[in-house]
Amino acid sequence: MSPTFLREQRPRTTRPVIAAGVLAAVYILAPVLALGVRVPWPKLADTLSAPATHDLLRVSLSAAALSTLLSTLLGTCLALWLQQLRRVSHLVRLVVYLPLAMPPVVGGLALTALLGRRGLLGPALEQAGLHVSFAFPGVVAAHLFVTLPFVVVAVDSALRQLDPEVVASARGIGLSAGTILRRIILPTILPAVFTGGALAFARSLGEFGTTITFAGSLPGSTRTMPSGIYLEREVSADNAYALSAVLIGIAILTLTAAGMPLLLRRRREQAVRALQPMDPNALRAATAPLTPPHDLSVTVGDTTTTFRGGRVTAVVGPNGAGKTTLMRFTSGRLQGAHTNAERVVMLSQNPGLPPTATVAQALTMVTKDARRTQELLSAAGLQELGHVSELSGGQAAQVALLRALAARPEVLIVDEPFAAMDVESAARWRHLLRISAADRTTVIVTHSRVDLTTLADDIAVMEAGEVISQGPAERLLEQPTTRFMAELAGVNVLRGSFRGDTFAPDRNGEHWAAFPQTALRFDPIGAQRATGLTATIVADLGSTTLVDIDGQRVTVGQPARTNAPGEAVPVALDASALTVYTRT
Ligand SMILES: Nc1ncnc2c1ncn2[C@@H]1O[C@H](COP(=O)(O)OP(=O)(O)OP(=O)(O)O)[C@@H](O)[C@H]1O
Repeated sequence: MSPTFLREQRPRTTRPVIAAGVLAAVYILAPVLALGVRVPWPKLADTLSAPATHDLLRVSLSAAALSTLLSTLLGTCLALWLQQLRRVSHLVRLVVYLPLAMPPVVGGLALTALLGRRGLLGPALEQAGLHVSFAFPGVVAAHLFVTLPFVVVAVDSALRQLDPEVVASARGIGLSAGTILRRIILPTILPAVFTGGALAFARSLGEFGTTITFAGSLPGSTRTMPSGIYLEREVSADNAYALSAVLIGIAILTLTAAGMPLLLRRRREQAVRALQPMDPNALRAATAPLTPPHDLSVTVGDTTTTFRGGRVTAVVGPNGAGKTTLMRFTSGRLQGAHTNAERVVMLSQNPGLPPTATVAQALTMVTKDARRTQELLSAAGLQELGHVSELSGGQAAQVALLRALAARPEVLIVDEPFAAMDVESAARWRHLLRISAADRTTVIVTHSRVDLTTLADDIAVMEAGEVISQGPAERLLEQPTTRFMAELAGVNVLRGSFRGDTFAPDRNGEHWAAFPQTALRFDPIGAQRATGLTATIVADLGSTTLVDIDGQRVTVGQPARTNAPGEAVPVALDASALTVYTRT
């Protein structure tokens, strides 16, 4: 398929909602248009060239420019700081929004109380030679006070939309706080910073109440366009309308300029990009850690779990067993655990790639070397991939795994890394992790039997937040120690109870018996009498047969022969092959 522009289907809404929305837009536009009708357009040039207008424009534009610069810088920092706060952040947000809710005149009085000549800090400022109230700095101070919330609201909401995993994974692969800020966070929130800045500038141009209360209206130094317009109303309504038109014109220009990057943004052509073959040996060499592997111990509370160095440990367990949580403790993402490892890289189920970067840029953040990035991409067969935002789920999973490996981790923790990959890609990456197992300590959270049989050296089984059983994969697959493990290993599991020494299937029994498919066989009448078991044929699976015993599905390790579904047949269960668990 050739490159194309892909368009998302827009969400549709109901007609009453659209009608109300149009009414709201008209309500904003109508007064502006009405003002346009009243403006004496032929006199506009005279008004613009008048020295008094120049003074008003100079004070307004310079105060707006200075306060916008300060509020954009300080507001962005404040929004970034808010992300670090926990519960207190709600309180700080309330404080930040206060100027929006405060009557402007009260804002002016508050500034007077703080920075006025007889205010709390005023005398100290005067002594330092800084005249704030009733001087130009007072105009900037008033504008800063009212415009800060606009920047904070815009940047804060953009930051809250940033996927936390993007930052967590960047930290996990060893990027410093400064690099994460410069290379990942700022590019992502830049449009919001522009929007916040533009809103602040526009609001600053229109600011009146706080400024006149705190800085007064001294011609040429503190008289801004809005106070000039207000005073001009008393003298000449035409002049007031003309000045208003100028002010609105500047505001429209500002907001248009802020929206330009979005309007002019080039849409990226998207195309189907094929993956190339992987060179696993080259990739192994390029991602091998610089130090030999060692055992990894993690202590949470009074429980210590150890993962063998140079081995792959598969962590398994039912949903909610605490696998991801243990991995987050181990990688240091959750506080409160002690581990002996330093270069731990954890890749969660979410790829967490920086959304504004290309695949090569995302990788170079780790390698810090464009040439090495290209080598890694070629060895992984991912060199055709373009921008992160265009990746499919499986491609993103592969790039994320490559990025995690590019950090040459001593300990690699991966949470279901192949879940989004196609069978062939998963096999390639599984092979890579297998051949590089001796280089590092690898821990993989998985629900896949293929991972257990082809990748894992060890298996750790988790239940209710704890590792309840751990050992070599081969042994645990042959002799599962829990019912969950038995089911995962593909071993038959039957619930039942004991009659004397004999296990009898029973849906309400207090035991579970696990046994290989070969331990259950279709049997002649004589043996059936001995075991007393009857199975109902459910489905012929080719070399095996799915049957129902006392309402429980199990597999017989033989073909169904001529028996039709629904037919009851005698079966024999080899008692010596049973592993019995008490019900949990
Ligand atoms: N050690 C623990 N202490 C406190 N809470 C825990 C602990 N382990 C797990 N939990 C709680 O259990 C929830 C589920 O845990 P977790 O996401 O780690 O399960 P999981 O085994 O990874 O599940 P899944 O297979 O569905 O991904 C967590 O959100 C957490 O609240």
